[in-house]
Amino acid sequence: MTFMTSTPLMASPPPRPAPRPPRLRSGGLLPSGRSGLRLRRSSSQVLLPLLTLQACRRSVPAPRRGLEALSLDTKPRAQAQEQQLAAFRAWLKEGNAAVQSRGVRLQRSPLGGLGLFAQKNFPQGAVILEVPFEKCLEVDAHHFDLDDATVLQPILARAAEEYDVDAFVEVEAQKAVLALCQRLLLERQQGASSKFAEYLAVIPDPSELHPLQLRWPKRLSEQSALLSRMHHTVLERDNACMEALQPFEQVWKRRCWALNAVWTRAVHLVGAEGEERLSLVPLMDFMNHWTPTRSTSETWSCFYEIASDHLAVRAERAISKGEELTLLYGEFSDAQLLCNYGICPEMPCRTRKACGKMSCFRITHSGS
Ligand SMILES: C[S@@+](CC[C@H](N)C(=O)[O-])C[C@H]1O[C@@H](n2cnc3c(N)ncnc32)[C@H](O)[C@@H]1O
Repeated sequence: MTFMTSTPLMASPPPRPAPRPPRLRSGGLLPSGRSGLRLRRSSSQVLLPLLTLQACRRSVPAPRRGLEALSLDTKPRAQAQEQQLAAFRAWLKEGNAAVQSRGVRLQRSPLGGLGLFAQKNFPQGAVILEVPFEKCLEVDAHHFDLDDATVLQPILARAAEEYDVDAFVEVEAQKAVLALCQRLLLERQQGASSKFAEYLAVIPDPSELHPLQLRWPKRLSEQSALLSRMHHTVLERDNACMEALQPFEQVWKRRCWALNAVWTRAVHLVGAEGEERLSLVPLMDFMNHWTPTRSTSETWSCFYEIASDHLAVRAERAISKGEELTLLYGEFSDAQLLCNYGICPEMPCRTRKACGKMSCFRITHSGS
């Protein structure tokens, strides 16, 4: 997640409103790599058991009714098919661990892909979503057993030397990313019999601008030596991850899908006792990053917090009907947003395609 404009977008974050409600502590937002991991402790002591390869290989039950049509082979590039979205909505409500959502709608976002929108007004502090951990795809973020901790270490160390950012430095976080990718790939390999099939079917491929997806226009990488190095490091990091994932999935495109999903959608959660997990939280992971613009002083609209058995999304401020629900993924520079999330905040042509025009990529070095 890295990219930028000529002024640091998050240099002076808007004042945070609202005292938070007492029961839960707030979380920042967190998709993607280590830099997004801004989880807060909560009262939760519940950690899912460490997921191992064996544990993930459940016996394969018969496909559930209505799932035959789901295709996990080809992911929709920009937006899930309507049929898949309908199945996903039904899945969210299924079983004892149903997702509680009050007045939100998943629809196409002007920011790109899908986003969550308010269907009614929400007062500040209102609970908007509650996603039970049972509905989440998670791994323990601390103690999982991956033999090769050495693969990423040199890359991370070099990145730490070159950039004053923490996005690449935590090997433990990287290990958890790979563990969650494995989990995702194993679920996907189960096809329609996976408990998460409807969810997997709506997780998109990397966006047009994501480094995994795109050969950057030469002029873009040449524009800034720092950006170029950052891009290079992200590619190196991701290539190492892709290699580490090869034993679990031979198809490059699927590994790429899983890696992008985890980097850009997973949240790192820290419980009350310091226990950590990396989690893909369905529905919440459709919330887009709030990107400051020069035309509005509006802040992001939501934050999340951990309860004992679910993750809750609350209104950071009053939200109007029709507004897109947004999170602050982190106080990232444009360069970080671009390299890590494929988000280019300043893109006047709004095509979301890498046209390569300098006006579309006013990248700067400043972080925030
Ligand atoms: C957690 S997902 C959000 C949901 C996503 N839009 C979708 O359709 O699945 C994060 C990804 O959404 C896109 N995204 C999030 N915030 C964005 C923004 N402010 N502008 C453009 N794209 C954004 C980027 O592709 C990013 O990697």
